[in-house]
Amino acid sequence: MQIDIQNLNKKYNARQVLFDINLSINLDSKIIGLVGPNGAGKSTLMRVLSGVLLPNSGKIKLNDADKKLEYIQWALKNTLYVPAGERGLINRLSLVNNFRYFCGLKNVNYKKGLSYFESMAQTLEMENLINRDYDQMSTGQKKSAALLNALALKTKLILLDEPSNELDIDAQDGLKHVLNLTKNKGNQKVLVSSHDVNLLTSVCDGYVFIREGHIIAKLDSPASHEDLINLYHQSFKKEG
Ligand SMILES: Nc1ncnc2c1ncn2[C@@H]1O[C@H](COP(=O)(O)OP(=O)(O)OP(=O)(O)O)[C@@H](O)[C@H]1O
Repeated sequence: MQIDIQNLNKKYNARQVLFDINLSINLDSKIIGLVGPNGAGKSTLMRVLSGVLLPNSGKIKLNDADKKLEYIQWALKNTLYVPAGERGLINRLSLVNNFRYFCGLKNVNYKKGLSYFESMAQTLEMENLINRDYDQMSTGQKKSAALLNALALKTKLILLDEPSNELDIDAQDGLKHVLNLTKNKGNQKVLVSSHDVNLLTSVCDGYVFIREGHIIAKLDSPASHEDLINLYHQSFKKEG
C-alpha cells in the first residue's frame, strides 16, 4: 500500500508554503526523515498528510485495493500527527485515559490495545506515569507520553514533529529504541521531522529533503552522521 502525493500546493491565506509536491510514501515499516531548514514546510506537509489541514490544490491518493476510500477518510483513522512542543494530548486526562480517548477517535479497541500500551509504557520506562494527568507532566514527559500514545494506537502512519526536543539523555535513548522497535514489529510507518542528526541517523532508513516548500532531494537508504551533514550542506547551500 502506498500514498501518492500529486502536485500538491498549500497556502496559508495568500502565503504559499508548499509548491507542487510530488512524493510517494510506501507504507512499509521504515522510518523516513523529513529534513529541511526552519520554515521549509515540514510541519505543514505532515499536517496535510494527517488530514488535519487540507491542501489548496493537488491530490493525495491511496494506492490500494480499496480504491473507494478517500485519502482524508483513511488518514483520519490511520494516521496520527504528534506535534512539536507540548500540545500532543488532552490536558486534564491521565495518559491512560488519553489513550482511551484516542482509541475512540481512531476506532481502536481500547481493551485489546491496553496490554500493548502497557508494554510500550514499560519499554519507554513510563509505567509510573500512565495515571498522571498530561498537564502535570514535565515538558519531556509530555513528549514521551504523546509518542507512547501514538505507538500504542498502532496507526499505520505516525507523523512525528521534532520528537527529541526537550528529552533528557535517557529519554532520547528510549525514543531511538522504540522507533527501532517499530521497524521490527512491522506495521507502522514513521515520518519524522527533526533537526537532530543523531536521532535521524540512528533510526532513519531514508530521507526527504525539503526547502522553501519544494522537495529537492530524496535518499532511499540510511546515512551516517557525516554523510547526512554533508548532504544537508549540499542540499541547503546558500546561493550567492
Ligand atoms: N498557521 C499558519 N499561518 C500562516 N503561516 C504559517 C502557519 N503555519 C506555518 N506558517 C508558515 O509556513 C511556512 C512553513 O512552516 P512549517 O511550520 O511548515 O515549517 P517547518 O519546516 O516545520 O519549520 P521548523 O523547522 O521551524 O519547525 C513558514 O514560513 C511559516 O511561517
